[in-house]
Amino acid sequence: MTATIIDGKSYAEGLRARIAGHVERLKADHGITPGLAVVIVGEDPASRVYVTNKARQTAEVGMHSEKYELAAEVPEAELLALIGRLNADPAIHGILVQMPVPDHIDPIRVIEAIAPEKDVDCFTPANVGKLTIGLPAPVSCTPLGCLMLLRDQLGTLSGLNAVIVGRSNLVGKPMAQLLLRENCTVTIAHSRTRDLPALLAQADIVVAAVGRPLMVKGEWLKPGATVIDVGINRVPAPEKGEGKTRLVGDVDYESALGIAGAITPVPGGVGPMTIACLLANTVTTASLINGLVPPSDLTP
Ligand SMILES: Nc1nc(=O)c2c([nH]1)NC[C@@H]1CN(c3ccc(C(=O)N[C@@H](CCC(=O)O)C(=O)O)cc3)C=[N+]21
Repeated sequence: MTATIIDGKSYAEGLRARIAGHVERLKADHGITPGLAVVIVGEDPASRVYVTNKARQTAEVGMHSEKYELAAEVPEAELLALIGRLNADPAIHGILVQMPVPDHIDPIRVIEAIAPEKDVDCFTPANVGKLTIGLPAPVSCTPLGCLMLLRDQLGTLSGLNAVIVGRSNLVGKPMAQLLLRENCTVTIAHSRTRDLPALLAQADIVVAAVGRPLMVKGEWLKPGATVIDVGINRVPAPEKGEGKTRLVGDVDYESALGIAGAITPVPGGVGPMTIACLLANTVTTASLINGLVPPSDLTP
C-alpha cells in the first residue's frame, strides 16, 4: 500500500481563491478592504523572503498589505509604538510580528501589545482563551491549516485517536484544542514521553510538530494512519552539490509512505496552508471588527 499524498499547496490555492471571493464581497457589500500588516525585526534573509511572500499573497487576494522591516537593533519601545499605531489604524485588521524577535526584545511583551481583535496569529492570551472555550476569534494559522487538510481527507474526525508530537504554544497546544472540538481522543507527546512508538501504534491521526528532522519513523505508525507533518527543517543536501540544502519534515517520509494511509509532503504540505490561513484569519478579524459574521468556511 502506498499513502495518498495530501496536496497542501493545491488546497491552499483553492482556499486563497475562496478568500479572494470573500474579500470581493466585503468590498462590494460593506466597503471594507481587509488589511494585514506584517512586521519583521532583523536581517535574517530566509525570514525576509518569507515575509515578502506573505505580503505578495495578501495583495493577490485583493487585501490591503503593509510590510514593516525594522533593523535588528531597533529598541523594544519603538516596536511597541509601531504596534500601538497599527492597533489604532482602521485600515489594518490583522497584525503579525514575525517570530522569533531578537534577544533584546521580550516576545511576551510584543504579543501582549497586539490588540486581540487584530491578532491573526492567535498568540494573545485573550484569543488562546477564546480558542479553548470555543468563542469566535482568529485561530492559530498552522493548526487551522492542519484541521482543514484533515477534514478534507477524512470527513468526520469524531472518535478518532489523535497523537500530536510537540507541545508548543504555536502548534501543539492549539492543535489539541481544535482536535478536541472535533471529538478526537487527543494525546500530546513530547521530548519526555516514555514510549512514543507505543502511542503512535494507536494513532489514527498523527500531527508531527517537534522541529526534529525525520524523527517519526514509518514503522511506528498504525497502518492507514493520516499523517500531518508540520516540520520544516533545512538540512544539508550534499547530493545536490556542495553547501546545498533541502527541506525535510519531522516525519521520515520515505518509510512512512508504505504504511500511512495519507501524508502531507514537505515542502508543499502544511507550509502553504499556514500562509493561506493567515489570510483567512484577516478576513475573519475584518468581519468581526465590523460586527459581521465571519465566513463559515474560513473558521473551524
Ligand atoms: N508570528 C509568526 N507567525 C508565523 O506563522 C510564523 C512566524 N511568526 N515565524 C516563522 C514561522 C514559519 N512559518 C512558515 C510558514 C509557511 C512556510 C511555507 O510556506 N513553506 C513552504 C516552503 C518554503 C521554502 O521553500 O522555504 C512549504 O512548506 O511548502 C514556511 C514557514 C510561519 N511562521
